[in-house]
Amino acid sequence: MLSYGLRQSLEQCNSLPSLPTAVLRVIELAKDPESSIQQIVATLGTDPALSVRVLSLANTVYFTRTAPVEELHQAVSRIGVERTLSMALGCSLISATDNRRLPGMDLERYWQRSLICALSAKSLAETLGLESEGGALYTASLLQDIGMLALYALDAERYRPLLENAMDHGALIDAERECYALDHAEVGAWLAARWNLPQRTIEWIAHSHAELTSATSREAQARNCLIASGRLADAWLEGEAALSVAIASLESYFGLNTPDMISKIMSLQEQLPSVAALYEVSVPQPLDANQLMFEAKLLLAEKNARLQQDLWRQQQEIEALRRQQEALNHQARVDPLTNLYNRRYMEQRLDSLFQQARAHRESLSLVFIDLDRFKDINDEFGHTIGDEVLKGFATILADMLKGDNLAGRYGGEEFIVVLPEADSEMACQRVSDIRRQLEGKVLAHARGVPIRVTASYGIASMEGGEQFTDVDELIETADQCMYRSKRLGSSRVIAVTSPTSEVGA
Ligand SMILES: Nc1nc2c(ncn2[C@@H]2O[C@H](COP(=O)(O)OP(=O)(O)OP(=O)(O)O)[C@@H](O)[C@H]2O)c(=O)[nH]1
Repeated sequence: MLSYGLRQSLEQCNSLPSLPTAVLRVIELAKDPESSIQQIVATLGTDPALSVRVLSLANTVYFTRTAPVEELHQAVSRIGVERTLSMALGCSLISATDNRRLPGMDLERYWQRSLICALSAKSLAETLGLESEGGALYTASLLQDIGMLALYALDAERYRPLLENAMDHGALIDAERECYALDHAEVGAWLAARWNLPQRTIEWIAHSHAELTSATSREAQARNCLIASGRLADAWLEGEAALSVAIASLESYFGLNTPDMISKIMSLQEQLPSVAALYEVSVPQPLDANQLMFEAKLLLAEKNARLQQDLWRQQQEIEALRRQQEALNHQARVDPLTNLYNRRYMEQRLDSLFQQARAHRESLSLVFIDLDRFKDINDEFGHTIGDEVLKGFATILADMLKGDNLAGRYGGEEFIVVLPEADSEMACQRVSDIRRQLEGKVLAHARGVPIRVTASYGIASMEGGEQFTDVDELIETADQCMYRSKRLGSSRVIAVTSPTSEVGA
């Protein structure tokens, strides 16, 4: 929104770009559905220079399908009211700035940019099937930067350094916003409104610096044509490398691939000299199609390389996450001191193995093991030696139990072993192996004393998937067996095959 102060200053400024009375009248007539071509022709006829230009436009290769026209009436009929109006507006503004030197402002480049914008916006509109908006878009794009001329006229002293220091159009817009809290699109829209241009043209000019949108309404797409035209024109005047970047950023909005975009730009370049001649604007440095294609390919190769790199980085990240997850899973399952499974995991596994054994009528044995008089070792030699002993016993269990057998630390100096498919006899055999190993092994040395321990064992075996109704009953039974064996003295084993029956000690 223009501030009150700025609006006042603009209204009072007498050096703003202005239009001849004939053109202002043509604007009026073009907006009025009741007006006739005769009225427009009569109005144009009052401005001989303009009449000549309109005739010339009608006789360019783009409009000459039959014989050249000699009458203004024929010319306007041939090129249409919209085109006549944009011609009148463009030529009047260009000739108004013709003899003026605006230090800091490259007017030649300014008008080249405007013409490229106009041609590009119309061509992009045709690509999107917006032919009926093409003429109006041409006009709005041609005039989209008139706000720059107005700001210059209003405030040359402050505006000139902004122009001189801005590296590109985007930087100029930023500088304008910083300096005036608005940019030249808003000032341009104000000027267009003052000239009484159609509301749509005013709005398009106001939105010329907006972001491109992926919305698909006709209006959103028309605005995209105008916004994109400015970006294309800037890049066009910069050269092939910049243009290839702009093309890549615009393609998806217009459903065009790079070669299509390039051929569109090349065909615009062919039209440019005759249009520029009509407006008496010099032609910019021509673009080289091969160079443009080369730059586009280079950009694509860089993009692919970047994508490859991103992909590789993502794969690394996924791998790191996987390893992290694995480490967390390990931590969640394993007792850190002994590296055996922890109680929670053992109970989970036991539960599922128990259900499985019952369902398939298979055997399953559970062994509870408690080291004997372990507290004495802690008290005598300290916790570190106690830890050594726990680790030593864990190693024996881990070494002896392979395959489906599972060993875990149940808590403190208590361990459990799950033996799938093992009946009582097999479990007793396994336990007797463990007991022999344990008793024959020095688990730690303290102050030159070799430390050995014994353990008490309780075995509960479910044979043929029966006897125990649930896993808690099996655990409870094995635990009780272990306590009973401990009460009998050290290094004892008690095994049962049901919650009550005792088979051996
Ligand atoms: N070093 C060490 N000691 C532990 C750890 N966890 C528990 N303990 C100790 O283990 C000892 C267990 O003592 P008790 O429950 O009396 O068992 P005990 O001395 O083996 O006696 P019985 O089981 O009756 O043979 C306590 O001193 C606990 O502090 C551990 O991770 N490291």
